[in-house]
Amino acid sequence: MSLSPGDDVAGRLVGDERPPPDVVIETDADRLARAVAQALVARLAAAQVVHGTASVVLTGGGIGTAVLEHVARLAAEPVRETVDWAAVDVWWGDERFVPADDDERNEKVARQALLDAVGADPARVHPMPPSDGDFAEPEDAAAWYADQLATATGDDGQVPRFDVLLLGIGPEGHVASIFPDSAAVRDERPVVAVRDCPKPPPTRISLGLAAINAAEEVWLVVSGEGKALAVAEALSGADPVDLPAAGVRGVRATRWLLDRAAAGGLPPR
Ligand SMILES: O=C(O)[C@H](O)[C@@H](O)[C@H](O)[C@H](O)COP(=O)(O)O
Repeated sequence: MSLSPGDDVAGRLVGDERPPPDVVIETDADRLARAVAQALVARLAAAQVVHGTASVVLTGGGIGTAVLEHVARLAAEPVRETVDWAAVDVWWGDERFVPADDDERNEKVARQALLDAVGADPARVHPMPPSDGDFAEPEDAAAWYADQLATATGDDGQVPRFDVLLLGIGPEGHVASIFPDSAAVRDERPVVAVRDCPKPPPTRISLGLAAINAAEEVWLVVSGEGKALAVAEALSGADPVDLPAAGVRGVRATRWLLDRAAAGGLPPR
């Protein structure tokens, strides 16, 4: 049997022929968030049919939170494609290293927007540590989270199956807490500590690009004209060191999910 790049052998793609990014454009931010929520529910439900469980990696930020709020609304509609949220593993792409009850915590925002409403299994919700928890230093917290990921993998991998990994991007092209020309963008470890982050709060924990790119599907959800240049540069082959969003590529899919304003720098379709 001859194999060619992109063939699926025992669940792993031969070579590193990953599908190119695809782009979906919605008219405005609210339609985008709703469309992403509907797609996310469908994708997680499908993963549960195949695997019995599903896994999602959440992001912080405005549009990422708006997606979660729409997912919660969908979950409240009785006749919908349902996700068994007690069988969904929830991870984070990044987190602010602040006290657990700080409003800046992505975990706190996600619990308020979605997780508390859908009955997620606490044993399957995996927050990154806060600054007032077991670890005084973000480097120790990052190492612990990497161990959590490795333990959940069940084989010799570094991260478990991520069915969908959600990302926002910044105007300069950051994803998670990985900023241009930073130590994090060059760090090959699965989880890194970030100090002096240009986006406050300054101290964070983040998946590294290697862990992000281990996801089955990576969805970059982007709204607003302030991101249009970063989107255009990322999709036209920028150097990931200069623009980390350009270095994002899921194993089976990379989806750029944009509103018209964020797509404003792309060539006409
Ligand atoms: O913790 C964070 O701040 C986020 O993970 C960050 O990566 C965010 O997704 C982008 O900065 C986009 O944020 P907005 O959608 O609010 O612009």
